[in-house]
Amino acid sequence: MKRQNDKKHNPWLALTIGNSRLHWAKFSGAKLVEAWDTEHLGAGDERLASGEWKKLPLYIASVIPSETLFWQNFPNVKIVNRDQIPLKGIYSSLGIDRALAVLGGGVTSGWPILVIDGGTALTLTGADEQRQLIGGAIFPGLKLQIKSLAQGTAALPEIPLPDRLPDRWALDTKSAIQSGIIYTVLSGIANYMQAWWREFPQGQVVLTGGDRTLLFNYLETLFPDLAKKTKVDPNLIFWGIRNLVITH
Ligand SMILES: Nc1ncnc2c1ncn2[C@@H]1O[C@H](COP(=O)(O)OP(=O)(O)O)[C@@H](O)[C@H]1O
Ligand SMILES: CC(C)(COP(=O)(O)O)[C@@H](O)C(=O)NCCC(=O)O
Ligand SMILES: [K+]
Repeated sequence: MKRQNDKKHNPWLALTIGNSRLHWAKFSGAKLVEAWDTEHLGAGDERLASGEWKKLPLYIASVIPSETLFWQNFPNVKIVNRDQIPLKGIYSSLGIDRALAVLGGGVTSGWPILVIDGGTALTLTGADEQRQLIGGAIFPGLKLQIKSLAQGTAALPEIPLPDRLPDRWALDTKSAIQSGIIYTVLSGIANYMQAWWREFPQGQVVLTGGDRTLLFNYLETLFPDLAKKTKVDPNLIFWGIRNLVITH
């Protein structure tokens, strides 16, 4: 991939296409100026569709091939691929978002690094000090779990999640769904974290993705000792892209 020179403070854009929405960032050289999210479909981001932004280099990392095709038509687009990621042991179907988030977490927080991405899917992805992929796990994200219960049953409504940890023992349907999803997800995440720190006592753990704040709030209440060692960073994928784009 053609790198640009950091010192020039050249403006450029990054777009990561997730399964729920689009995530955008505007950089000036190595500096992230602004990050925002937009919905799928339509013309995408209005700022890009008109004016001088259209001419900026736009680096795209997508987990949805059909959406990549749409954005490819923009004038100065560069698609980020798995084979550009400086990590060892990447498997051929690994999500580009996971690879970039681990790279971005490692270069900003240090290695070994475990990234927990609370996105459409909830993913865990680890890499060691040699930047070798350790592996990870994929399961349905918080919203997807709620949706799947509502879609697959007659009586269960699609409910919102509370900002803070709810009671474990619920006495109404809404609270029962909240409890079931939150307590099982958090126990699962805690179990992976404990296994991670047994293997890599000096390892980093960073939470990212749209549900990062909710997950961290729940974690703080349920597993405060684990929360103390856990960072939260919404921009891991952008740090990964920056690492590919900027010459140091
Ligand atoms: N405006 C929003 N639209 C969609 N999801 C949102 C929004 N705000 C918060 N979320 C939460 O973010 C999660 C999706 O995370 P995100 O990182 O945006 O997904 P992806 O990268 O897979 O598109 C959902 O589980 C949902 O609970
Ligand atoms: C697991 C994912 C669906 C997560 O996507 P997201 O929740 O960020 O939209 C995506 O990283 C993906 O399609 N991965 C391919 C399979 C893998 O990583 O093994
Ligand atoms: K994601």
